[in-house]
Amino acid sequence: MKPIQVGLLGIGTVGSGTFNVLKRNQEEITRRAGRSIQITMVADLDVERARAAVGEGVQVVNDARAVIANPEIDIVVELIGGYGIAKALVLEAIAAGKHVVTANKALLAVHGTEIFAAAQAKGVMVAFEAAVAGGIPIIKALREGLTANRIQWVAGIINGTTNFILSEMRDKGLDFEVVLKEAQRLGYAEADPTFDIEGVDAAHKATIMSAIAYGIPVQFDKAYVEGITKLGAADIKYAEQLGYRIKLLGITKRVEGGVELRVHPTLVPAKRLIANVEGAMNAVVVQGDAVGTTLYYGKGAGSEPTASAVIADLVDITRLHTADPLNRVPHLAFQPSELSDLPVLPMSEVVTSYYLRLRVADKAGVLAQVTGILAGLGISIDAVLQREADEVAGEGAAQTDLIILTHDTREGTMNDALAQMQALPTVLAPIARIRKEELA
Ligand SMILES: NC(=O)c1ccc[n+]([C@@H]2O[C@H](COP(=O)([O-])OP(=O)(O)OC[C@H]3O[C@@H](n4cnc5c(N)ncnc54)[C@H](O)[C@@H]3O)[C@@H](O)[C@H]2O)c1
Ligand SMILES: N[C@@H](CCO)C(=O)O
Ligand code: NA
Repeated sequence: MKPIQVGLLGIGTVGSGTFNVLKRNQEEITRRAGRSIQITMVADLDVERARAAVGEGVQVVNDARAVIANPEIDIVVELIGGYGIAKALVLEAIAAGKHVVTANKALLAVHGTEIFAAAQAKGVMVAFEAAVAGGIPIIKALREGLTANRIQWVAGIINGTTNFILSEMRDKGLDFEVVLKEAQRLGYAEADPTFDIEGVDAAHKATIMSAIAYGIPVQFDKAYVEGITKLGAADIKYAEQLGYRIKLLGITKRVEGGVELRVHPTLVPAKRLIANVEGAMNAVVVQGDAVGTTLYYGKGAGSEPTASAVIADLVDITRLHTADPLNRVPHLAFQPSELSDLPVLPMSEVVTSYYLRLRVADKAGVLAQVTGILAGLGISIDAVLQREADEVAGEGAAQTDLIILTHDTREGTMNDALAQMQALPTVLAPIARIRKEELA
């Protein structure tokens, strides 16, 4: 089947991430989508930079309208930002019968009603997973995964820049301005960073979530918006002493007689998971009447995390174009004809690190015997802890516990080592082995 052709409007932070990830993961994405997705045309005011970003084989222009006018383009991805030219371009793309993918929360929070109506009338999709909490699939969760629920409230850290600023100020005692500059350098901040620090960006996102949670139009003009610029360092400290953290939260709640929609610095009990979301990470808590509390966590900004959401939308739209309606949402995520024979490995081939506890005779040379076995099998030791004999309750001074943490080792090799160590006369009880994962 002919590839789905995509035109990018704007190839800055998110646009270049989208181009790179789509290229790098082309094969797997095609197996999921049922059709190859190719960026064949890019518009950016900075043509030289755009050309350098995409290399040969992609048409680069400085006029976004040339992309929209190209009859070969199936999907237009708007990654320019703002309510100005982006609005006109999105409406023109819709009018031209193109599906649209956008990361532009400002545009949707303010002009979403007009844009969605135009798309509905024209029979095209406007997809915007990247607009809220970047790479976290929160739009999908709210719109598809939680459809059984009466959503009661949604609260989230949905601006990476401000969370980064608050974390760095608290942890490193850095200056507000210094941290903001760093967030800009890392590509987290909006073109106008006052949108971040004054809470406007978070309010755009909260507005979109409130619409999806409660089935109401997007109404940014009704949102209460307060940023972090008036937050005192002393308050962060006092909050901490009282067992709280201060986070900039976007909150939307269903209450008697209406919906609350607000962004402001908020004290959150320090023991809550969301209170421990640091740096540019985002997290959204959704409370539904059936499911209870659910939490979604991940990177809410940055080039490739945001691209991850843009491309998920491209896949969704592409799947609509597959011949078989059943395969629009393939049972196993990949198209049935695209399942691979990648083997599930036997446990002996699995590689992890290990915690070992050996009850040993407390005498000279035991540690050397044990580490000698590990070294002989090429197992590298990360840490060793030998407990004082009198710490081993009730066993007297004749025995002690030897705790060993290893680096990554093949399970089969570890089994050999365990057998050899267990056979030592100085090892007095079955060895405890617990696998260890760093998970980051
Ligand atoms: N950066 C992030 O982490 C992030 C995360 C989520 C959503 N977003 C949103 O994604 C969008 C893009 O953000 P970004 O960070 O990639 O911005 P960016 O400033 O890095 O990129 C925007 C690009 O658009 C180009 N451009 C400007 N006007 C144009 C025009 N008229 N025609 C063609 N090109 C034009 C610019 O030259 C630039 O290359 C914004 O809506 C932003 O809010 C960004
Ligand atoms: N400026 C935004 C980008 C992601 O939408 C942030 O800092 O979270
Ligand atoms: Na998202």
